[in-house]
Amino acid sequence: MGEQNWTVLVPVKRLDVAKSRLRGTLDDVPHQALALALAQDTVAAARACPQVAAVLVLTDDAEATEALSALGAQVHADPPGGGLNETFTLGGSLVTDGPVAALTADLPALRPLELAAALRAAADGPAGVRRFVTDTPGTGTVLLTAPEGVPLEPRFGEDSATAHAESGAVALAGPWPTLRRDVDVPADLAAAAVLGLGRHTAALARRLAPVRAVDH
Ligand SMILES: Nc1nc2c(ncn2[C@@H]2O[C@H](COP(=O)(O)OP(=O)(O)OP(=O)(O)O)[C@@H](O)[C@H]2O)c(=O)[nH]1
Ligand SMILES: C=C(OP(=O)(O)O)C(=O)O
Repeated sequence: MGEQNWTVLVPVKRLDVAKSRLRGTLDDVPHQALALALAQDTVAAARACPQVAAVLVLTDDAEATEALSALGAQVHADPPGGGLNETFTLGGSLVTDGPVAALTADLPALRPLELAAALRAAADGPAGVRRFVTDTPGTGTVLLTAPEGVPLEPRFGEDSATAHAESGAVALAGPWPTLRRDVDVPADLAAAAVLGLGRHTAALARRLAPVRAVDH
C-alpha cells in the first residue's frame, strides 16, 4: 500500500477571485460557494487517501480556512504577492519530512484510491525524480510530486505539462480519470458529474444530470 508519509499541498485562491472561468455556471449558486465546494471535495478526498499523512492548504481566504480546517487540513497563508507556483514553493519548504505532492483544488470527482494509486506510482519510480499527472486534455497538470529532500520546482500555468517535462519531471501514466478531471470551465463540471461528484459540489449541482454524490 505504501507508507502513509505524504504531505499534500492544496492551494486555494481567494474565493471571490478564484475559478473565474466558472462564474455563473450554476444558476442561483454564489460563485464563492462553488469555488469552495470544489476545494472541499478535493481536500476531503486527499484526507481520505491512505498514503496521506497531512493536507496543507495554502490560502489567504478566511472562509476557506475555516471550512477546510474543519475537514482536517492544516492551513498556511500564501507568500506575499501570492502566485500559484510561489505558493506551492512556500508550501513545499514548510514540509520537514516525507515526500510532497502539489495538487490543484479543482478536482471535485477525485476518489481517494486514485490519488493513492498515483502516489504509489510516484514513490515506486526512480529515486530523486519529480513526477506529475496531466489533466484530462493532457496540457495541464493536476499533481506534481517530489521525493523527500527534492525541491518541488513547480511550473503550473499554461502548458504546464510541457513545462514540467522540460524541467526534468516525468509524467505518470496511469488512467486515474477522477484525478485528471480538473474543472476549469462549465463543461468540465458536467464531465466531473458523470464521474461522480464529491458531496460538497454535488449538493450545489443537483440539476446537472446525472449527479451522483460520492462519500469519501
Ligand atoms: N493559494 C493560491 N492558490 C492559487 C493561486 N492561483 C491559483 N490558485 C489555485 O490553483 C488551482 C489551479 O488554478 P486555476 O485553475 O488556474 O485557478 P484560478 O486561477 O482560480 O482559475 P481561473 O480564474 O478560471 O483561471 C486552483 O485550485 C486555484 O484556487 C494563488 O495565487 N494562490
Ligand atoms: C494551473 C494549471 O491549470 P488549470 O487552469 O487547468 O487549473 C495547470 O494546469 O498547470
